[in-house]
Amino acid sequence: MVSFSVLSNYRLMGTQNLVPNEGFLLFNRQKYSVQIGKIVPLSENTRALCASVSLSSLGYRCKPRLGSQCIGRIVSQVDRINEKKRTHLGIDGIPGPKRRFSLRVRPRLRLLSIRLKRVSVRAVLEGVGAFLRKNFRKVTLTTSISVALGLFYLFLKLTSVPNPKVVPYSDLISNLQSGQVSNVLFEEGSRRILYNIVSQESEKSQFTESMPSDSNVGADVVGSDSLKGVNRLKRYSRTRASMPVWQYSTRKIDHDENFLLGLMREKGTMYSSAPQSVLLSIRSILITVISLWIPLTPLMWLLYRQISAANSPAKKRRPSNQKVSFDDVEGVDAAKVELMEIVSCLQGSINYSKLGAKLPRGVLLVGPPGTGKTLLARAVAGEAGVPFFSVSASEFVELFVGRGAARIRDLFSVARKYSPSIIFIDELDAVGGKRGRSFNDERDQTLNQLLTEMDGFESDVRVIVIAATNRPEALDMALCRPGRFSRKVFVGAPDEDGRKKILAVHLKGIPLEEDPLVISNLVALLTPGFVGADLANIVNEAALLAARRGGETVTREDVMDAIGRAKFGINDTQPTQNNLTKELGKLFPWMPSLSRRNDMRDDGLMGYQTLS
Ligand SMILES: Nc1ncnc2c1ncn2[C@@H]1O[C@H](COP(=O)(O)OP(=O)(O)OP(=O)(O)O)[C@@H](O)[C@H]1O
Repeated sequence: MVSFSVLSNYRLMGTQNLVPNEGFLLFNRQKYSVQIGKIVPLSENTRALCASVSLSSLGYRCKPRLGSQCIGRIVSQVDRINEKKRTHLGIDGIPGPKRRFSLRVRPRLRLLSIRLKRVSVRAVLEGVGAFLRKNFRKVTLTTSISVALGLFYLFLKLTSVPNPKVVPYSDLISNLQSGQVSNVLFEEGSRRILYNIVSQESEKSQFTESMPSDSNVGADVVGSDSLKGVNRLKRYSRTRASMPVWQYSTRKIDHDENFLLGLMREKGTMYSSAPQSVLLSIRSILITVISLWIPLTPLMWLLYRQISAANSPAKKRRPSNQKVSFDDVEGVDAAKVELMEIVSCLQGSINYSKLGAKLPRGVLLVGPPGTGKTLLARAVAGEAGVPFFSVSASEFVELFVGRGAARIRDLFSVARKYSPSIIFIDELDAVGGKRGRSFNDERDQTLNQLLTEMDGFESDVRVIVIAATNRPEALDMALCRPGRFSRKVFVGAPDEDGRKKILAVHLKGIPLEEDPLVISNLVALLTPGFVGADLANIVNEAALLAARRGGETVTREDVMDAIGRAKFGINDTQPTQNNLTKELGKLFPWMPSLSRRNDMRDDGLMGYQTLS
């Protein structure tokens, strides 16, 4: 008997299926198979997979029991030991021979040289050029930010002076009292007091005295001892640069000025006041500005995105390439005929200009929700083969005054660019409502812009605006006048024949158990008042129910269930006696015994109590 174990990185669920010491995994009534990590129902596909990956093909001796099948990696203990030996992992903790670790540099280098040979400098340069052209704005922005930061850093470096040592105020007083302070400076506009002590001053003066004057230095350089002179000059300038102008700094204490001044006068200390140096002031202003900008930048960026035209539809909008034809829209024949005429005009098959006619600028689709208005508009675009810009009017409702109008302007300018084209505005009432009814200035401005844009088409610009609304009565009169949405097309709920046709469209891709014609006739009969969206939903629900059942085809029962769900909603709760009693309890709260007594009765009848 060969014993098997499952590798530790495989987690098994349902271990009752695992027979210990038997050597292989057994499957419960052939219902489950083991896959890596889980037990799954044995579908047809899995069966095929099991058959193809048998244990014997993995090289292990295993006798499947009762036709059970397994996949996944199952390793025999014996083979595992051999494997361990082979892979030098050792048995029972005894280390095997060490595997030589190598970077394998040579093959890598060879590969690199082969790849480098393939690379041509010209191609790389072209690639870089294309990248720069494509990302010109980004590259410019990044470069200018980097340059600005670099310049700022340089400025900080150049203007930096060695800082004086910060000492407590008491040090200044004690130094003054001991007569060590040579001179004091009060910085204007700040609380800083800078001072030097006598030893420092004397050192500096000694050093300066030891240095040749400018003219002497020149003479030295010109003379024979020039090298020496240059070195001394260098040393002098280096020492001066590192030497702080002021040796100590401290902060002024309030209300102690009189004492401080008195002490300085008494000791004969030199004191003065001076404004902060210009460079230092600029430096501190820049540091403040930058430290403020760092947290503000993300906020400003968000604001910029909201306000700027970078977020406008014109930049983002691309014509939709979704192909819908008039064959996909059924049950709205009158609307289809009207719109087909527009398609013919756009395609140029009707020469309307010959008779002095103009292309209608706007078509308003009016009708209840879900009757296929959007679908019709898409079909117009699909049939005409022109770019289709679909927007929802609510996209124009903006927080900032003027933004909605800007979006309308952008949309129309892009549509003109792609002319002949179609703009579809869904739920037009969101922006096309009557003006002056509220104080919403932004909405009025947006509508005004829409009116202007629709007026502004020249006759040779073939852009048609199709709009849809469920509430035509809410629209502003100016929108519906001839020249704008002059053509109104009513898209109503389909009749029985229409419903059959719509169902036929949606049942096309569904595997039905019965003849689709029979099903569509049945559903159409049972769904008076249903619109296209409802019928599409019924078909989808039926398919989902069939999938839930695990069926291969959609049956009549699935369709009937789906109709029930569409008509009455999903409701599992049956009116049981308990529920009824609870409801009665709610209705008659003054009868507390009612529910208890009713609960106790087991004849299935409701027991009512009278007040008497
Ligand atoms: N006449 C129809 N023929 C075929 N399918 C339809 C029809 N009407 C509606 N449908 C289906 O219903 C879905 C929704 O329809 P659509 O969005 O066109 O309705 P709508 O009238 O624009 O609704 P709303 O007014 O709420 O925007 C469509 O994608 C389509 O699947």
